[in-house]
Amino acid sequence: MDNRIIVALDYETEKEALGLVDQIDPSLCRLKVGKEMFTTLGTNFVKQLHERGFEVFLDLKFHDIPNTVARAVRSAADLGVWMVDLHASGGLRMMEEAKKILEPYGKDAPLLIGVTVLTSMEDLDLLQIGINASPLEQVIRLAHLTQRAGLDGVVCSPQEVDILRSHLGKEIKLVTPGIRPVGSEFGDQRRVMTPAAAIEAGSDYLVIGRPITQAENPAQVLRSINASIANLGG
Ligand SMILES: O=c1ccn([C@@H]2O[C@H](COP(=O)(O)O)[C@@H](O)[C@H]2O)c(=O)[nH]1
Repeated sequence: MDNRIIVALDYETEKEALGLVDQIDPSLCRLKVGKEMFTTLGTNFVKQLHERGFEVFLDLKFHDIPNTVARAVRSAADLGVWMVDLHASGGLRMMEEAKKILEPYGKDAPLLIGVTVLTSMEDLDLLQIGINASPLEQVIRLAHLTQRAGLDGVVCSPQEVDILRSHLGKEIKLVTPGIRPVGSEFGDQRRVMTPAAAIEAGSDYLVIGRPITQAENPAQVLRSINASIANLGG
């Protein structure tokens, strides 16, 4: 079964989140726990998802001094998550320390991923924080830095996947939010693509939240997105 979808469990309550989780099978998707649910429910929620057999992406986007980020990444490894991320804009030393602290975990270490430019951002957002580069230029810069630090992959928009592959090669994991099936509302997302186009471009993992979680029948939407990408990509 296809397991390239990561469902972003951005719900207010545990009851709502488990309402979806208990209708689906771990062979259908992985799950992402982000700032909202982790702040409300903490590590116990992640443990409940593990008990149900799901692999979890802990999406807390760490960004702090190197020592603090590295220790937070170690806590994520101790929790047994499959993937964890940090903001690449925290810099090379921060990313290197985070990678180094995972060495004792060997093959059990979570995938460590650097967030480049949030998929909600466009040129003006970057300009307003003093960055005179396009999102694409900034993504390329931060993705190179992430690779130099030895991380496993980057979070980027599916619109940047094609060019990042040519810069960074086949091994780097490209994790793409900003996924919108045809007809879905964009909401706050700006740099978006459909699931099929993202897979065709070369995304390894599609992070999908509201198009699934806010649907009338989330489990059915998840199945139909899986079907739409089943025979695509490598
Ligand atoms: O650049 C980024 C990094 C992370 N996200 C997260 O992905 C999901 C997307 O949810 P949708 O409802 O499909 O928009 C959400 O949890 C974000 O925190 C991102 O969107 N962009």
